Amino acid sequence: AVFKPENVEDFYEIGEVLGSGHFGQVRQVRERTSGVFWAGKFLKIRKIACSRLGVERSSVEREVEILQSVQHPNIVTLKDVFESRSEVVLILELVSGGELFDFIAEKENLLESEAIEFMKQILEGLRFMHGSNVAHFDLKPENIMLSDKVSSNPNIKLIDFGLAHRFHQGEEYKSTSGTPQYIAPEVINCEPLSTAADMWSIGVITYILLSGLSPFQGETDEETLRNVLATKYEFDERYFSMASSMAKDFIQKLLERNPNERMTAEECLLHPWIKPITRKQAANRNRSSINMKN
Ligand SMILES: Cc1ccnnc1
Repeated sequence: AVFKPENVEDFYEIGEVLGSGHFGQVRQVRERTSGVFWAGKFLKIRKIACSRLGVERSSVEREVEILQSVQHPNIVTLKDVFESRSEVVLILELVSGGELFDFIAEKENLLESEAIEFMKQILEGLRFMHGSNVAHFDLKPENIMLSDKVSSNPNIKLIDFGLAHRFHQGEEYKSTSGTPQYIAPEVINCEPLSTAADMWSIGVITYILLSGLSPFQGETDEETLRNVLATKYEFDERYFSMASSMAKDFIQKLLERNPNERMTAEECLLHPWIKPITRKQAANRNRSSINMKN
């Protein structure tokens, strides 16, 4: 694929840095014709094969192809792609509400029903993505953003499809990248992967959302990976006393070692924690608010 060879600055004014990572940096950009703000993801293209800096052009092409094919209200949209000699610039929808976890950290107490509203949107995005045989493979709090902070019911946007993969019929895929705290056991064991690896990450994210604790985190990455492989975690009463039993059941059905045992996004949306069966269950859930001070 060839991206636009024009100079991105002929079309966009480059603004402040919004975020940066192994890939390069994301800056706010302003479209010259319309004055509309977007997010420019500036990716340094690797010149030397195994250089640690920058990204492989092939992985940028994959990220672009995937973003162009999954369009959903809870997934960041891609508007344009420019490339120069050493850089590719993705022009993405600007998601300016910050990361989900910063938003929650700022609030005093968070009702379980609010946590559910966020989780529902994340699951809707995942259900769509997985339905198109695309797995994200890097789901973590930094990659779950809010469209804006001010509205009472902000929209969730999944971002950063740099490690995402589209599965083709009968094809095996293995990868060892991801973030230790959130990666599934099968990723660590270099076993064939599936969209179920994303559902493990959702289990970890839900655990953190309700308690503020990271279930497998150890002193070092090695210890974290050992804890993940042992699938060793518990619901410490000091942090989970307020969480409903449905919430714990939801997490348990995601932190399943066997990927085939794990709930899919579809099944999560039908789980009683997310979709209350009775009004009593809904009442019971709201009574338990979660202390996010810890
Ligand atoms: C960090 C970021 C990424 C994509 N869109 N807006 C902001």
